[in-house]
Amino acid sequence: MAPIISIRNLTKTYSNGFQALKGIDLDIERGEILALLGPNGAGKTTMISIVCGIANPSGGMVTVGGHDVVKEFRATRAMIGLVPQELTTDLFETVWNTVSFSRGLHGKKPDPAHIEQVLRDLSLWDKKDNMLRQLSGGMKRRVLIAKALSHEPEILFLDEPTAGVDVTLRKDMWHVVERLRANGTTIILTTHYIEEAEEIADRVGVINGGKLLLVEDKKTLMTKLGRKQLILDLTEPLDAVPPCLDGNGLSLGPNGTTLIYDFDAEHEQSSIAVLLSRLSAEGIHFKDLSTRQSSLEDIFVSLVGESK
Ligand SMILES: Nc1ncnc2c1ncn2[C@@H]1O[C@H](COP(=O)(O)OP(=O)(O)OP(=O)(O)O)[C@@H](O)[C@H]1O
Repeated sequence: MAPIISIRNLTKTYSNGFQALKGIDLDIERGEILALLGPNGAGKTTMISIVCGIANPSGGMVTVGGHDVVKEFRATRAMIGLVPQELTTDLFETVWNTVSFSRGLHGKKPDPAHIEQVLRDLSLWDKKDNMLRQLSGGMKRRVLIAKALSHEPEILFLDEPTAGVDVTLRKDMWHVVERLRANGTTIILTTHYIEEAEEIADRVGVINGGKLLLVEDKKTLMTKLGRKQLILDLTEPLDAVPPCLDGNGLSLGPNGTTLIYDFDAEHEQSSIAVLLSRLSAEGIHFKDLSTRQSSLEDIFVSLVGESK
């Protein structure tokens, strides 16, 4: 099936001459959850703004559902719901009116049943008559999502949906995202929380300095780039890694009481068996062993570090 969003050689240079995007190529499949990770100023919001038709590209092409985001702005905008970082609507308006009004802005006929469903899904139903200023920060964030869903978009962009919210609310948001995915909505989220990408994304894209460093299936990424460590608690401390074992990803922990073996996750079985038999042949014994897998965070930090 054709991708729902197709981005080709996208560039953006702001009027002050700053090049925020330097040739992005990306296809987003229908129904997937893509997490875009990147440090502050990487270009995530710029890219989203162009796809959503809020900012103009300087070069390249973006299509949404086969329509050009510049030439066919109305068609593409109707397919997209955008959850911005901050609420900018009138705080004296009620939740119900705010969300209903958003639907109208997208040129859709009123549909109270749909608005009710959205508010119920986001646990906002009992707040429908409250003014926005009477809501907690977390509730306001839910209103942002409700507004973005008011016109039944096929694609939802979430720009740092959980920045600054507590753990409970973050988990609630993840559930909302899961429900939307089950309905076939395509979801693109930007986040600084790697835990968030690890938890809910199907694919992860890493942006830095206006370039897409990689985009990969999350599981593949973790296997390909993920490192594992085997940590052995030695019965007798060592002064140094025995020369015959040197250069094989082995290092000593503090005080020489642990032997640490770095290995790649794809070849773990064979290499651990070899190591353990060599240790035994060398008369090196251990009383305990544990493993540690590098997280998406480790992978992200090393990728962004390398690209500098
Ligand atoms: N209107 C503008 N004029 C000039 N430069 C801009 C403008 N908007 C953004 N930039 C610059 O473009 C770069 C990318 O910004 P962008 O907001 O896309 O990053 P981001 O990845 O979303 O960052 P954050 O995680 O901090 O939201 C930054 O260096 C920013 O300062």
